Amino acid sequence: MAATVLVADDDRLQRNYLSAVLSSAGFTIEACEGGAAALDRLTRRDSRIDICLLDLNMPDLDGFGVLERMHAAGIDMPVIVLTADGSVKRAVDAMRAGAVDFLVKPVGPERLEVSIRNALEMSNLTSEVQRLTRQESDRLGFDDLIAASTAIRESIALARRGASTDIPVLISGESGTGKEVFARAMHGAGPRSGQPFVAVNCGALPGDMVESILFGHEKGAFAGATERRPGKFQEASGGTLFLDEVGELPMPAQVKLLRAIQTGEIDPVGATGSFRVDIRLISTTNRDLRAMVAKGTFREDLYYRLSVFPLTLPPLRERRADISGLAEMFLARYRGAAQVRLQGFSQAAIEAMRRADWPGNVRQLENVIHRAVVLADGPLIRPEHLVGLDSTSTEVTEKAHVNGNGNGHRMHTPEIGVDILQRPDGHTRTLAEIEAEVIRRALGQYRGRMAEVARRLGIGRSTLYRKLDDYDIRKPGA
Ligand SMILES: Nc1ncnc2c1ncn2[C@@H]1O[C@H](COP(=O)(O)OP(=O)(O)OP(=O)(O)O)[C@@H](O)[C@H]1O
Repeated sequence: MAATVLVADDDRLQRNYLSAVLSSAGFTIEACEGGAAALDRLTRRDSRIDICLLDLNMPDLDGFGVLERMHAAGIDMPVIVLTADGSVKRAVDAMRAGAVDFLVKPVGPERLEVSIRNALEMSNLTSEVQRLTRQESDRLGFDDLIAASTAIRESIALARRGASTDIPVLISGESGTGKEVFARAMHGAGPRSGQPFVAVNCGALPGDMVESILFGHEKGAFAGATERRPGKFQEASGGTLFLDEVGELPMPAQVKLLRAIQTGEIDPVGATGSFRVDIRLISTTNRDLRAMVAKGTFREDLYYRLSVFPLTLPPLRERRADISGLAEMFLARYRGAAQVRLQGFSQAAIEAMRRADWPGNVRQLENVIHRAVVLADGPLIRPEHLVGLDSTSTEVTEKAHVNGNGNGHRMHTPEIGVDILQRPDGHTRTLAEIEAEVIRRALGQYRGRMAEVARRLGIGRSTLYRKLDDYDIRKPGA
């Protein structure tokens, strides 16, 4: 998706020049004649501006004034300033006021494009780091979610209302729709923000350990209980207990969970008394819990206790407007420092993603982008790098493939039919197997040119040779 640049300059010729250069570099441009108009544009609720190019000398409100007011209004966006005066003092002042770069007019097209791309890159990485940091400190909020579609915005509006209380929430939705990230955002937006968010995957609890994991145990309570252990309820005290896939809980644990919710107390295995716990409960399910209640495999009373505030997340195919934003976010997450040359997606790739059905929802999109980052061999992710989309999108892939270079020749692509992340039996490959496979492909792709292979893999040549030995990969020509 093309980034949108706001160009603010009172000089019409400059505005036209900057707009022309940036449009031909693939950006979307919005231009305005002065500082006040720029500020007005930036503070509009529907603002889609990604970066601002600001002239420092404007008669109504100068660049410093705009930067100051942006700061006061909490608008956090990369700003590059332009000035005819190249004094060091002015540059320092601009950076102090919050600009990320300083350009002296007349500025050449290349310098301009590189400056904008670097600033966007930094900003993407910074927001991804901030998002992950908030997630780590249990403060992830709704503003960290990608929400372009009406469907997801409605879910967020509902979730915000539920976030401010301790009401038990049940989030339903297909696998990978974002149930956990919603639960984290509800926790982060509520009064328990910053307190523990303790996740329990109910589908992965070993049958005989469910109770001790949830409620804890005393020393000697059973063979192997060599010391006293607090359970997840106690760990979550003061915060939120997140019961993922709650429909998978076995019946005996359902009974104990119900009791804990009803009384606000837990009985650790082997303990003589009960403990009071103060937790908020958020549960998720991708199964039809009502149908399970009807079949007698899930307790009805527990179902009503858990689902006081029900929330259903729509599948990705019903909110396609979110796809490109999510794809950009995952690109920033997985690109890393070694892939800074990877700039974005080709138009055909975006179309392929928009058409796909995404049965695995956002998680599938995340995996597809992760692989594409490994497979991409140029500045853009193209349809042929999007391994694992359904048939509708493959049609787009084929068309784009043949038309891509305009002369009908097939471009070189890695062997995309083989999923390098999975063995033929469907199990995940080990990291060593994946690394060896990536090296083999790079050797083929760069025809054994070791310096190029090492550079593309982001490692030194001696490391590459060591890995060839470790994985017993034959050097080309050896
Ligand atoms: N709206 C969103 N904005 C940003 N990231 C999202 C959004 N929705 C989902 N994600 C990301 O997609 C991935 C899958 O989401 P999540 O784990 O929350 O899904 P889930 O429904 O809990 O999956 P499962 O059913 O498999 O447990 C995660 O990396 C999550 O951060």
